[in-house]
Amino acid sequence: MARLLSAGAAQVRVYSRDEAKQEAMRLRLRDDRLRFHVGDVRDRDSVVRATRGIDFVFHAAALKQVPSCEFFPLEAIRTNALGSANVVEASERAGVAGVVLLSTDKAVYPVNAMGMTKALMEKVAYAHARAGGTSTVVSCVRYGNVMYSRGSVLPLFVEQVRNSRPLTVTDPRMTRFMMSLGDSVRLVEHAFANARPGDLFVQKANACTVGDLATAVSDIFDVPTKLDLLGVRHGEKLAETLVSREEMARAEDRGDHFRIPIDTRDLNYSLYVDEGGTQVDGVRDYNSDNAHRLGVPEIRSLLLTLPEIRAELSLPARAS
Ligand SMILES: O=c1ccn([C@@H]2O[C@H](COP(=O)(O)OP(=O)(O)O[C@H]3O[C@H](CO)[C@@H](O)[C@H](O)[C@H]3O)[C@@H](O)[C@H]2O)c(=O)[nH]1
Repeated sequence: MARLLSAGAAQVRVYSRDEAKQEAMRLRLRDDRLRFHVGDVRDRDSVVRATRGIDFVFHAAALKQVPSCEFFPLEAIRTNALGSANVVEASERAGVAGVVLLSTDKAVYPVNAMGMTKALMEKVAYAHARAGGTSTVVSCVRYGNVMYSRGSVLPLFVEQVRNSRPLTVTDPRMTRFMMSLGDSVRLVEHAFANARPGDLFVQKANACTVGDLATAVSDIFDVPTKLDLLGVRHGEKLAETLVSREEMARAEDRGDHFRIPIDTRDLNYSLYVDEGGTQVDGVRDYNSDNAHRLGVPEIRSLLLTLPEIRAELSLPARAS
């Protein structure tokens, strides 16, 4: 947010359900160009009002906790799928130039309701892009776990170490992509500047096992690693996939990310049968088991770059 304001945005509108968080942000940033709208993406009229006169929309509103979406899948459908459709439609109606929707690796070969509804959100975006007839460019960005994000495992491990408790590990072999908040923000900025309708941008990332992550956290706080093994939670996978085989077959490798252009085939069945789809034989998906695997020393170094960890260890902040 601070970055957008310092880049000279005339106005930044925050649309969310949580008035307390909005107030905290207002007090922290104190900038007249920041405007707050309380609302829920499920409420179409309210989204329409919030998008009027806006140039760019970044859509991150979601139910994103895997276990809660497993127990309340219909709520996930309402927010993640139908709410996203409201955002795209309202943006098109308001003549917004670009909409970027935030997706997750859990949307690829999904096994849980959170991932399934995020996959549907992506499909809604691609269907709008394919339909055309609008000047609004709709695109998606997809990435793995953002380190130290709210409610994620890293702040939990730090709190457990701080309180001399064993680290609760689901399955030490489980792998996850690890990326920084900075990388995720840069990908969104890239999408706003470069997307063509229906593009999907996927951030490349290193991966690690949860067991090594727990060891690295214990190491940097200089305590022996003590684990409390919980077992795999509802709806969890041992590894995540950022790009499916089918997408890999048409992905463009852009160095630090992949661009996956929209599949433009239409519903003309004979055309589909005659020409067939893209060959996926011999193409591998991009997942947290075959991505570069960080070892404990590398994870330790990475953790020491995180502002939250530096603050916990009373280390000086790094220049950004
Ligand atoms: O007490 C715990 C909690 C979690 N884990 C493991 O740590 C890893 C990361 O867990 P967590 O930080 O809860 O993230 P995910 O469940 O992987 O999901 C997060 O990362 C996704 C991207 O993959 C986002 O889309 C989700 O919104 C976000 O919650 C997983 O392997 C968990 O099994 C533990 O070992 N112990």
